[in-house]
Amino acid sequence: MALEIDNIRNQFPQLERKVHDRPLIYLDNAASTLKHISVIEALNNHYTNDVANIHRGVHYLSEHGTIQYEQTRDSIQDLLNAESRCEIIFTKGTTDSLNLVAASFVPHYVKKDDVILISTMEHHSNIVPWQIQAEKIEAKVKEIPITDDGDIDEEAYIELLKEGNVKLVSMAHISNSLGTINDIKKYISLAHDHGAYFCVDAAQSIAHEKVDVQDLNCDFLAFSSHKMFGPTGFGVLYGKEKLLESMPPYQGGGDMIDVVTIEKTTYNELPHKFEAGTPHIAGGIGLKPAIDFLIDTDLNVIKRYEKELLDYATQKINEIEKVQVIGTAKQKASVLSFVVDGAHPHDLGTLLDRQGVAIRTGHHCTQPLMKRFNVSATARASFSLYNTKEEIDIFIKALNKALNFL
Ligand SMILES: Cc1ncc(COP(=O)(O)O)c(CN[C@@H](CS)C(=O)O)c1O
Repeated sequence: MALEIDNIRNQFPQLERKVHDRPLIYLDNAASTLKHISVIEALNNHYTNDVANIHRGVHYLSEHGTIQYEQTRDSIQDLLNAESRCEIIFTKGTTDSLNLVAASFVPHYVKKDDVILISTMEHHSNIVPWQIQAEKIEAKVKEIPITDDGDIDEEAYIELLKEGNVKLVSMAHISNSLGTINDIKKYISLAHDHGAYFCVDAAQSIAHEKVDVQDLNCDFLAFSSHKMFGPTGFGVLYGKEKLLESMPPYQGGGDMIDVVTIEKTTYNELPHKFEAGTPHIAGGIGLKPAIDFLIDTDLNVIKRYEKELLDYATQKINEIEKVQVIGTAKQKASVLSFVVDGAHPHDLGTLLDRQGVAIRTGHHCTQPLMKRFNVSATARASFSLYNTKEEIDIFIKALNKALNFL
C-alpha cells in the first residue's frame, strides 16, 4: 500500500497557505505537526455544540462529552496495544507525563545513592525532571554516552547497568535532534535484566512508527498530541497498571479523589487518580480523529514513506559543500540536523523562512547533545507524511540561495 500524497495533503488545510507570498514548505514537524481537518472539525463542533464539564454532570451534554473524551482513551489503548485502558493517563503533553513519573515514581522507588540513567541525546524534559527529584533524595542522574554517529554507546550502557543501583532508565525512542531510532526493546530488556525500570520518551516516534507497549515491555511511555496531528496542551502517559497502582497521586484536586475529609482523603481508581481537575476536554476529544487518521493511514506505510523522504533529503543536502549532517546513525527517522561552516543556523533559518521554508534552528532543548557535538545549535528539517520530494527540492534550492547570500 502506498500513500496517496495528494489526498493526504488535502486533509491538512494549512498546506494551502502562503508565507511571505511563497507557498508554505513546512519542515518543522518534530516541533509540532500540522492539524488534520478532522481534528479541526472536532474542536469546532465541540466548542459550538457540546461544551460542558465531564465526568461528574448528570445532564446530556456532560454525559455526551464524557463518552467522547473516554473514547479517546480506548483509541489510545488500541494504538499502543495496552493491556488495560486504566494504563492510559491523560496529561498536558510529554513534558507533563515525564514530570508525573519523576514526581510520583522516584520518591517511591528510588533512594539515596540509587541511579537514574538518561542518555546524552535526551530532550530537557527527559533530563530536568529526574534532576529535580534526584536532588531531593540524593540519588544520582548518570549519562549514557552516545557515539559520533549519534547512537547509544551500548557497551557503556551495559557497564553502567552492571555498576548496580540503577532503578530507572529514561530514553527517547527517537532523538528530536539527531533522528536516531534507538533499539529500545533491547535496552528495556537489558534494564529489566539489571533490576531497573524503563521509561520511553515517545514524543518523536508515536506519529512515525508503530509503538506496541506490550511488545516493548516498557514500564512507562510518554507522548504529546500536538506531534501526532492533534491539539496542543494534551498528551499521554502509559504506565503498567501494577506500577501506577503502587504510585501516589501526582496532583491533588477534583476527580482524583474518592472520599475527602479534613483529616484525610482516599483516592479515585486508575486512571483518574492521576487526572486532577477539569482536563483539556477539547484536546482529548480532538485527539481521537488524529488517532483514527494514523491507524487508517497505516504507520508501517508512513515509516517507509518518511524514510524515502529522509534518504532523498540527506542525499541532496550532502551535495552542498560545507554542510555537515549531525546525526548519522544507521537507523534514523525523519529528522535532518545540519550545520554549515561560516553560516549560523539562525541566519539560515531566517533566510529560508523568507523563501517560505519553515525549519527549526537552535539547540532543540538538547543542550548536552549540542555540547557533545561541539556546536551551539543546528538547523533542523523534520518531515511528515504530507511532505514531498518536490518540497525537499524547494528546500535545497532555498538553502543554496541562502548560502550564496551569507
Ligand atoms: C524527544 C522529545 N521529548 C519531549 C519533548 C517535549 O514535548 P512537549 O510537547 O513540549 O511536552 C519534545 C519536544 N521537542 C520539540 C520542542 S523543543 C522539538 O522541536 O524538538 C521532544 O522532541
